Amino acid sequence: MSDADLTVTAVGGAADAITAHVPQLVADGFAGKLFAQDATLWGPDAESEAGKRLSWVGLGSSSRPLVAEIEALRGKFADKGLDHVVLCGMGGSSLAPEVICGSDGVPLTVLDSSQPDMVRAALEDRLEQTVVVVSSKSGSTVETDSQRRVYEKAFQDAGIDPTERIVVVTDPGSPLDKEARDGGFTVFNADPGVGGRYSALTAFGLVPSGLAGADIGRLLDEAEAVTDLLASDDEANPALRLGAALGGTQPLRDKIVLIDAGTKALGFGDWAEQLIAESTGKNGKGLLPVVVGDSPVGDQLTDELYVRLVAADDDSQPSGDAVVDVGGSLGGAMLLWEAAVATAGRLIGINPFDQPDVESAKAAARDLLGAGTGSVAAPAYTDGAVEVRSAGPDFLGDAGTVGDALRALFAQLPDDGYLAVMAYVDRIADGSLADVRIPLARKLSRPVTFGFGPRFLHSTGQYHKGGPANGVFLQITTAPAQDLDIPGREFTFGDFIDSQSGGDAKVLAEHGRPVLRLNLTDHEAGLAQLQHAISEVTAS
Ligand SMILES: O=P(O)(O)OC[C@H]1O[C@](O)(CO)[C@@H](O)[C@@H]1O
Repeated sequence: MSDADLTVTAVGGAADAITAHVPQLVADGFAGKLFAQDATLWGPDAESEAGKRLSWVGLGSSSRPLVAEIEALRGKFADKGLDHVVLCGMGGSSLAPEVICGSDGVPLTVLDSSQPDMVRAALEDRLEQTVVVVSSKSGSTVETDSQRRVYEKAFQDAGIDPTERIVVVTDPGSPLDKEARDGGFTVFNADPGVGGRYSALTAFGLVPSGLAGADIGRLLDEAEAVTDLLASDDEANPALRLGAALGGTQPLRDKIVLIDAGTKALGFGDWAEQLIAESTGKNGKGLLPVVVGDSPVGDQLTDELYVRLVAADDDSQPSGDAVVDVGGSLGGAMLLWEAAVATAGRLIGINPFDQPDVESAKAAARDLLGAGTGSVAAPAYTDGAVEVRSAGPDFLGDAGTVGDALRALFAQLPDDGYLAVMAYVDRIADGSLADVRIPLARKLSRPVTFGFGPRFLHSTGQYHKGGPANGVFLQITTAPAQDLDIPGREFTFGDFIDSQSGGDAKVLAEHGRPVLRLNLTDHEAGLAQLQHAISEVTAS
């Protein structure tokens, strides 16, 4: 497939949506205006934010000068034998490099967590050969700041000058920009006219990927090759077609987007999940992305970047009534999806460039941190190695076991609802926990999403609180094997992740949503007990 060969094929309701909406989008000159960075396309309320967030349309060419700079730095590191690249960053600052490196088969360690065991495992892995990229657009994300602090200290303790090993990517003028420059670190400034989840082709996507060895020049070639096509006011424009399918398939509320994570582009599902969920999930509207991985959908894959828009019944048995296949190069597909989500935003009637409900969970986490660890309420009861708590409507009734609690939560699931499993565990060591998604979806005959905390807070977290109020929420938290101090802070990583899960539960409860909080007091025993309870509940 050549670089410009983007394909969007659709059947069923998705094809109907394309027929219904694309002619009007063409008549409105939407694509041309989008690529001319017209901030008025999403209405007056969105105009100010959109005015600062549209430079991504031209990155295929405007990011070009970065390539040589990044490759020269990679060469410098290679001469010193530094061949292990760690990326510290959250959401839009880490999901794109993960897919760029994943699809190029290039190793990159992505540290997008505050879970103490996961942070410690990264720190203990090949420090002598390690280069750390600290990426934060705002320069104030607490996870990323904490990761930077702990790496800086680890290098110092090992007698290594941190300024020789830490590279910073941030917006010009951010608090991190100033501090890093004052401290003598290498800094790449990203294009400030691009929001986090649209930043794949800025320094946020390119610096860590290029340092790790991915072919970032080719990625930009791929994006540049499709730019004119995506900017064309033509009914064949794949961005208008995909955007119409996403934002116009009716009835929208009953639709979910299944994204396959088993394509050649490893990690693509998680990247697209953030783009869709954080962009569309607001004002009680939006599309629920479900990354299905190795499901029956995945069995049909070639190397296409695949999405299926389905009626939201049992997501493990998709009905196929509205299917969209999207094919093309990774760089081309990234630009295509960004333009398509911006198009869908116009059809749904939301601002695709803000994330108003992410901040509420951050603020609640800050309050809990300020209140100290003693602010966690006593459990409703303890069953073996699992403490059981609830938030929101009182739904536990006379439950006395983990299985009872799960059944009580599932009884809260509305007919049109979904279950979100949110696991604040080490997503590398406990990655297989995500396998609970499929039996739960089969049992409940409703969509089930699975996210590792705090990573999902920067992705589906926006949809959970800002999208349709029909989710029920299962939080899994754990006692770490060993907590970890954050240099210069009064709280530990353990305190921080507890405040993040507690803050999110509080805000979900304030939205009237039921939250079951299961805390594993002994990690291994609690995990085994939880998995056993889930198999029992889903089997019966
Ligand atoms: O790059 P930053 O500013 O650290 O933000 C990381 C992520 O946090 C959010 O701003 C909010 O969750 C995302 O949109 C963003 O990708």
